[in-house]
Amino acid sequence: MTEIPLFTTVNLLTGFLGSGKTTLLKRLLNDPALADAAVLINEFGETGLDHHLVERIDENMVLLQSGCVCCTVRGELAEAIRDLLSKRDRGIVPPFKRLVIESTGLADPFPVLSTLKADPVLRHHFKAGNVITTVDAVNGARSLDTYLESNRQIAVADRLVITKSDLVDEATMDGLIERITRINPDCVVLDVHDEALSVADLLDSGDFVRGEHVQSATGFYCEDSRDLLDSKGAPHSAEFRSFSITVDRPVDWTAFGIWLTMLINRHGERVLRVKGILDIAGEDRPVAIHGVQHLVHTPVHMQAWTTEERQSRIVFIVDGLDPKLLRRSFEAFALVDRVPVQPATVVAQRENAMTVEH
Ligand SMILES: Nc1nc2c(ncn2[C@@H]2O[C@H](COP(=O)(O)OP(=O)(O)OP(=O)(O)O)[C@@H](O)[C@H]2O)c(=O)[nH]1
Repeated sequence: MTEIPLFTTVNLLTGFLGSGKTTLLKRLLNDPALADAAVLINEFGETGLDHHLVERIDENMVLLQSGCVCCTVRGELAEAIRDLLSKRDRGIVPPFKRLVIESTGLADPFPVLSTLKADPVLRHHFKAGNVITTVDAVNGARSLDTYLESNRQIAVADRLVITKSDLVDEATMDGLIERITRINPDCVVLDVHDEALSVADLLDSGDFVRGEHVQSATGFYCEDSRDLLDSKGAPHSAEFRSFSITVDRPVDWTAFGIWLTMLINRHGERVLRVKGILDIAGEDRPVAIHGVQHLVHTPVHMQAWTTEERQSRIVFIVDGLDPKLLRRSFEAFALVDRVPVQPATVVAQRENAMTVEH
């Protein structure tokens, strides 16, 4: 029988939109060291896709969606963890020894960590493990220039994982590492493509001491960075909006590809994130697509449909771009295959205004 430790370690996995959190999480969950971890994924917007993208759906996987965990769903975060705890105590979920929380790419990590510390039940059952922050080598510098959240995610990191190093040159990497270490001189910076990178590198606290940034056994707080970044009550730094489109017939791949490329070329700076699971005409398996600012990633075939309905779902997170315009262009272009445009084929469109005050 698995022995449950006195304190369950909590790891926060954070990082700006599209920086590779879910990709890293998927890799971690494939490691036997994390076979007994529970996972809580927070997504921004009504349509959650990450739990499908991880391709592990079980009782220890919880999805918190429709708001950002650092502001609108802080209470729900504590409640969801208490619920997991109670289910573990009653043997309803497998006896997890670790909890990994993947925050939205827009989350300010400070309120998330302090929520865990402030809750009397959680404080007595969980202890802080490493905060792992992903930084995208392609878009990282721009995100740091533009979004306070990105700076704060780096400030709080114990382990900083640079992703997409395969897409940039050495000088870009060096520049990014320099910026990161200026914000957080004590964090350990790792390259996700370093072959020697192990789960232990990310999860073990090791014996490094982070100046005043040391975490106590039950502490989740980093006072110095909090002061440094003037965190108190700061709202998200821009008007983020999330909305989704669901399409109930197969999507024409060529038309969609042209539409997405045109969108990203024209509005990449304001389309912070596009992600979707598509039912492509002529394909049996779902195809995952990802755009992050100006970067469109190679589409990936997923293993299989996890839902009965083979609907395409695309989630957008935009900054100052009118969702109506984007939708109109999607309907006019991406749905044009051999069939005339039928506005009714877009069966669901949800929108979430995301200017949220803490
Ligand atoms: N080339 C390359 N692509 C990567 C790497 N890491 C992630 N990606 C791609 O980047 C895209 C976004 O990755 P995700 O893991 O979904 O990013 P995320 O941070 O979870 O995204 P959000 O939850 O929406 O904020 C996907 O297409 C990934 O395949 C990397 O190291 N190299």
